[in-house]
Amino acid sequence: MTMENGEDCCVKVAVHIRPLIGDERLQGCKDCVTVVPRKPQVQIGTHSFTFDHVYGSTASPSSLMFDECVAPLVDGLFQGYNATVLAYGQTGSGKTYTMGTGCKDDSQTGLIPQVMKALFSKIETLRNQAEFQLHVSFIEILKEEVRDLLDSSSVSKLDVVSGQVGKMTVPGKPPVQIREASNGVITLAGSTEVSVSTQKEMAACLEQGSLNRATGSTNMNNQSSRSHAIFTIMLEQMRKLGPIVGTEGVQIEDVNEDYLCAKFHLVDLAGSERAKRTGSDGLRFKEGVHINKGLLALGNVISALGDEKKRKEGAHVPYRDSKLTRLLQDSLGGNSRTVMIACISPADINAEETLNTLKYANRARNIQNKPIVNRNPISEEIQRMRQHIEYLQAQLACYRGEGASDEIQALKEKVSWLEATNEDLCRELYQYRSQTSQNEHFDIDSQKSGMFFLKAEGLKRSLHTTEGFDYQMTETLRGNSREIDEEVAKEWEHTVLQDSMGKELYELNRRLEQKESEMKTFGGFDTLALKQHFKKKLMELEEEKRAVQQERDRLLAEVENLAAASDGQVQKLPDNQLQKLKDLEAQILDLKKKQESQVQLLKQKQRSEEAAKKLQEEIQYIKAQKVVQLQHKIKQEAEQFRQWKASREKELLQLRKEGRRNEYERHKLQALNQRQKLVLQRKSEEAAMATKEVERVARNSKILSSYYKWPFIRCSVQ
Ligand SMILES: Nc1ncnc2c1ncn2[C@@H]1O[C@H](COP(=O)(O)OP(=O)(O)OP(=O)(O)O)[C@@H](O)[C@H]1O
Repeated sequence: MTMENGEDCCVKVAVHIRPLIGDERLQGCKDCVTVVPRKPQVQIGTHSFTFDHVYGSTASPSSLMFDECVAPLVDGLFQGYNATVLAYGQTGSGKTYTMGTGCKDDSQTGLIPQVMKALFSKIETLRNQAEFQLHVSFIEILKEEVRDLLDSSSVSKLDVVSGQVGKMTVPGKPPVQIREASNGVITLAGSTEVSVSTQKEMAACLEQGSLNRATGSTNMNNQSSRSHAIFTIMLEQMRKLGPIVGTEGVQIEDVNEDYLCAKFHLVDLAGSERAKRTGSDGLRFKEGVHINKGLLALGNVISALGDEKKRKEGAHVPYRDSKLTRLLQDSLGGNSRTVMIACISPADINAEETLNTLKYANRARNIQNKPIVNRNPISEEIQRMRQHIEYLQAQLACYRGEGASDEIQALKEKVSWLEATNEDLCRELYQYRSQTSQNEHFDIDSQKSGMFFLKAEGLKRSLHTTEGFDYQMTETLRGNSREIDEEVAKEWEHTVLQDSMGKELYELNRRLEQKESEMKTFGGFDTLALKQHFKKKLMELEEEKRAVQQERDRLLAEVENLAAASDGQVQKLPDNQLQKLKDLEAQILDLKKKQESQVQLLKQKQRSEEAAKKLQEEIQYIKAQKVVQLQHKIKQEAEQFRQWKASREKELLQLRKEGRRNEYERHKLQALNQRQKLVLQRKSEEAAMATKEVERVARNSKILSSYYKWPFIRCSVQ
């Protein structure tokens, strides 16, 4: 079973306030719960709570509870959504009464019997559209044990002293197990699922289970439910869908069934109780402990799910803490639309428990469920495909429909406008291309010229930088610079020439096109056919003229014969004959004129042909002579320039090479010069030193010679 995503929806909570019952009245209890008029708001003491609905007491009548809270869930079942109704409250607060799980006659007013009624009436109305299958199961959780209430063999009544009634499991029958399927769906293994086809059969199951349910008398309720009871209705439906019909009216799908299945849990919880108040002991006390444990676990699950902060943090939800919470896993925070009915007693004696119930229920309002449609995977795929086909069909209809005709018309107009624009542009492009191809050589050569010019400029600059090395080099460069100036002039000349020739070529092409279009006007007529037509016409006229002339000749001959036969008869020639003669003369004249005009036309045609021929020749001449010649000239000029440019480039390269060699030589000479200078300096220094030495020696020898001359003086001095 696969599911499709549904929307998040909160658990809905309704409060059902029962009236004060016999015992409470006897005890003189007062009403401690107030309902805010026309609002789903309950006040108890200083506390105020708002719920989705409030029934009973001074609030809405309880009879509305089914229509407002449960009927939408029944409808949802038919759409494949799971549902849960949960009755919660302290013991004796009216849960069993509300749900209708008791086996008394008045329980027929409870929610479960109403669900059954609504279910079967809906099935009846949908019988033609789908096939339905219903199953029910009824279990109770008693002292943390799941018991099958529809299997009478598994439960047997156990009479207990003091009139209390209980049940025990028959040994040998395995207990019902709670299982979680791989897709997270909670199922009960080993529970009886009874197939029912009528409301009566279903009601019998409810009654049988209710009788089997563990009940006992306590101080607070003489028929207190000692277990949590879950009555489950499983609805399976095989919907018959209309065949999918294609746009051409052809049926395109045979498989037209949709399989949906949904569960409806109707839960009557055991009431929370205080041992002191219920006065339970022994077995009842143990039951009470388990009941409270289960309800505590349920409270914890509700707290975890109802606390937004915890939910956002992804806090653990303790579903596994009890069998009850495990079984209600889908109903609380899972795949189900859930309604909780908080049953409360208005008696002031129960005020504390009532307050607790309201707090508990208030928390449950924050639980968010994610109900989803439960569908068979094949059905789901088919459903998806159906939706897709429907969507495509709608789109197709939209394109074909009148609604879109304006849009289509506008689009058609736009397309034709675009096509016309495209044609114009193509024509323009063709013209430009033909011009460009003629000017291509010119452009390329211009570009080349530009490049050469830049190259020459660069070389010129690099050669200028070498200026100042030595005179000889400078002179060479001056010479080169002059040559480069000449080169630039030559390039300029070439550019101007190419430009003028390009213009001339363009002009010629333009004229050519003009002539060709003129030719087209001549060529528009089918000259041969026209000529033949005229010839034929002329021949016809000739034929007619000949016939008329013959007729005239015949008449004239007749006249002559008559004249010859009897003299003076000519005057007496009948008027009609004379008239006929005159008509024939006029006809001949007319034909002659027509013939002449035809001849004129033929001549004119001949002239036109000659003019066209001349034009054609002119075009041929322009094409053959001028255009081709000019193109050839442009090519030739470009080639000459290229060759000249190449030779100049070669020369420049040679010059650059020479320049480099000269520079190298200059550097070599400079280095030699430097070395020689150094040697000279060293030699000069050596010579100076030698001179000084000679002088010093000479001075010493002078002093010595005077010393030997005056020895006395020298001794007295010592
Ligand atoms: N709306 C009501 N109108 C009249 N009487 C009611 C109403 N609700 C409950 N009662 C009566 O109150 C008594 C207790 O009701 P009920 O057994 O449904 O309580 P409970 O919540 O199921 O109790 P427990 O948890 O002990 O099973 C019953 O006698 C029932 O007839």
